[in-house]
Amino acid sequence: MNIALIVGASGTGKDTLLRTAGHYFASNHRIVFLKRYITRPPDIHETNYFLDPGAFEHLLAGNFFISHWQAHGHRYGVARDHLRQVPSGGLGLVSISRTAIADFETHYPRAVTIQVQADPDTLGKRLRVRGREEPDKIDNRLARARLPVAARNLILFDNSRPLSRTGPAFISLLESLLDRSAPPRRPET
Ligand SMILES: Nc1ncnc2c1ncn2[C@@H]1O[C@H](COP(=O)(O)OP(=O)(O)OP(=O)(O)O)[C@@H](O)[C@H]1O
Repeated sequence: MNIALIVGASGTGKDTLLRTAGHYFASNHRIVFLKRYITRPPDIHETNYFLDPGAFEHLLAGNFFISHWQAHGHRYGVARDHLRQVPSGGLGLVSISRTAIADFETHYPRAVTIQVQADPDTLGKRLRVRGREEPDKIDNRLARARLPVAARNLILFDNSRPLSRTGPAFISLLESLLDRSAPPRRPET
């Protein structure tokens, strides 16, 4: 099995691309969309596990997470056990912070990191339309979007074009990664 780590600045479209791929691969059991544990109130648009900070601490102390990080004032973690659900020859997919990449690479040296990007004008427009952050925070986000990511196997994915174009491209990328994690075929006898 292999794992694809999805990273990228806020608003570049990670959740949107994962949702699109999730619909497409819904009946493909070789691809597993890993849920994260998050200490924030549930969001109906997301399929994560939401828990209070005390419960998160408890799990952390029990070595439950393969990796954990903090973002936007909340804690995030990925369960070790969930990675074991990815079948041999399959691909696990999870959206993480760039600070967590090394944790996964330690356990999965072939892990691939997909950095989702969007050009600054497009990203600024999308963040303003989404309206989740204060306008002055948007400039910070745009600056962070240009920071380089340190990863062993890095793939840059440009999500600047409309989803009707980038969605199929993202699906093709995942299909090629799935092909690469398939066990080699036995020669016919
Ligand atoms: N290719 C696209 N074309 C048009 N709009 C898009 C595209 N991708 C994402 N969007 C829109 O951009 C906004 C941000 O996308 P999304 O929430 O998926 O980003 P994100 O990277 O997951 O952000 P965060 O890290 O803050 O959760 C959303 O309103 C989404 O609908």
